[in-house]
Amino acid sequence: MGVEVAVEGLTKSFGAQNIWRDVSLVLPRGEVSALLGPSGTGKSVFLKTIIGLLRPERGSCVVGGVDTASCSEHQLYEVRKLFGVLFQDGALFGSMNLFDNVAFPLREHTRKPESEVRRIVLEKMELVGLTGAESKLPGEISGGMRKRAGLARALVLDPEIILCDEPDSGLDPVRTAYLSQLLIDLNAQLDTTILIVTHNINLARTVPDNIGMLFRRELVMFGPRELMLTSEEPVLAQFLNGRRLGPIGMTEEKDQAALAAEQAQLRAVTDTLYGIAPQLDPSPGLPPRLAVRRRKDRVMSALHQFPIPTQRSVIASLDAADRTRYGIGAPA
Ligand SMILES: Nc1ncnc2c1ncn2[C@@H]1O[C@H](COP(=O)(O)OP(=O)(O)OP(=O)(O)O)[C@@H](O)[C@H]1O
Repeated sequence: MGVEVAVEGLTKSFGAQNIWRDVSLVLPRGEVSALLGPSGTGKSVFLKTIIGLLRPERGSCVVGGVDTASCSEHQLYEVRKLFGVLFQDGALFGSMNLFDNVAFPLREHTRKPESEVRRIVLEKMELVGLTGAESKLPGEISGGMRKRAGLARALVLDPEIILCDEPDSGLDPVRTAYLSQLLIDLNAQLDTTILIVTHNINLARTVPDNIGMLFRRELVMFGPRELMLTSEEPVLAQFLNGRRLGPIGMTEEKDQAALAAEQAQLRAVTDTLYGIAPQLDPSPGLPPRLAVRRRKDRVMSALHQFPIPTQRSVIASLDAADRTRYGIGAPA
């Protein structure tokens, strides 16, 4: 059963450089969330702040009753055991084979006998589809396999929360699709809270239950996928649709004149991606994701607060059983 992460008013700077300010969001337990944002907006800094590797100037991040923004080093050591982290490059030790890489946290943090270490490592490697590759060195395998090995290592201490920093970086579209499916399958099997940092539009549209967006030192929005995928918020709409038109520029921020000219053009653009894309289901044979029902109940109880087009899209996406459950009549 995953654990909730409650972030409130978080602000982080390095010297005079403010990275982001006043970030508040809740990663609901057992749900998959994604944090999007252009390069350099501080997504990796955000992950590191959640686990207390970096300390913010203001705000709190409560995980299992502990505030990782202000707790003691000892408390931090304990609360970090709740986390499994997949770093951007997999962060594997080049001189160790995959078995030893995956076993590393178990040998470092537990006193399990080697037979138990072996059992757990083989189980996690099977979970990520790496059975048979135990003796390979990181330099001998593909980028996709390295990511999966990093994921297996993130799983060995049975984390309640998995943080994935750009799990798709350097992967081709097919491997990214496999990885997206793997994250959904892991969530179905483990009911773990997952936060994914990504630039990948496809992954963002089909994997997470909740989506957040960092831009210009602020969290633009964070909410359930139905709300975010139908949002007219310009930054979010530009990013999720991969458009050049919008506030996000090639370098940093566009000037106002360029922005106004593009907004005029934008009205003429037909947006084929707009709307609630179907979310990935677990692979056949796996249990359903427990988070789906919990989240749908939450979305339906907050439905009246959403913009009308979002409400319509949500209702249109309900099946007959959902309509009965939430007391909504058959479609006209
Ligand atoms: N330890 C540090 N000391 C000083 N500045 C840092 C440190 N870590 C990150 N930064 C700065 O914080 C900013 C945000 O970096 P971060 O890596 O979090 O961005 P990002 O959104 O993850 O980018 P990308 O998508 O390209 O990986 C950058 O300007 C970076 O130089």
